[in-house]
Amino acid sequence: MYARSGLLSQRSCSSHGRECATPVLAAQRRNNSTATKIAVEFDQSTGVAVMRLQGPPVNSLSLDFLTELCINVEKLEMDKNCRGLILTSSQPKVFSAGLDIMEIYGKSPERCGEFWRAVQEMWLKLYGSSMVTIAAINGSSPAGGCLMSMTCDYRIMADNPRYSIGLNETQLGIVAPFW
Ligand SMILES: CC/C=C\CC(=O)SCCNC(=O)CCNC(=O)[C@H](O)C(C)(C)COP(=O)(O)OP(=O)(O)OC[C@H]1O[C@@H](n2cnc3c(N)ncnc32)[C@H](O)[C@@H]1OP(=O)(O)O
Repeated sequence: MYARSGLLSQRSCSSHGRECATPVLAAQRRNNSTATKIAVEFDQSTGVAVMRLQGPPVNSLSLDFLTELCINVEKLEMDKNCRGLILTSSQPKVFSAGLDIMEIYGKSPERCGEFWRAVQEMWLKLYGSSMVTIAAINGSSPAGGCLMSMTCDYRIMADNPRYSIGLNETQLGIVAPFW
């Protein structure tokens, strides 16, 4: 959700605290959460917006997450007063865990296609943005998280040896499809 000023959305974790039978079920329930995953704070006086990723537990990039992110970038892009965008995380210790594995696990080719298009749209939107984009990487940022930060103009990462970043997806047997 995006508006011109103020912290626009507060999230609540819908899945934590519930009994979940299996990790897959837990992840699916998390993924179906309708809570807002992106919060945008726009400071009119500086022309800089801060976009906080708040998809618990690790800001994995689901279709919903990517769609919401793209809509918010698009809205800021259309606001001529917005010149800069800082992308950061509200989750402790993690910037983004990369693509949500559950989006490509056991899904139909059509659904996978839709998902990969959303991935592509995300990085094209950030890479092609006319705003100055900065990733403030305040936690680990593997694979798709690294990709997302690489498409920003600048990256600043918290100096903590526990935080890792890099393109590890081939170790999982994931190869990006042809665009
Ligand atoms: C062009 C192609 C580009 C990209 C391809 C990809 O992005 S593939 C995805 C690659 N991602 C990874 O390999 C990340 C794996 N995750 C981690 O390394 C750690 O989870 C992380 C991010 C360092 C956080 O560690 P932490 O100890 O804080 O959390 P934990 O590992 O216990 O994870 C908490 C729950 O989140 C689930 N989870 C983690 N990553 C993902 C993911 N990518 N997709 C979906 N779910 C993810 C994890 O299973 C835990 O779930 P739970 O039900 O609580 O057990």
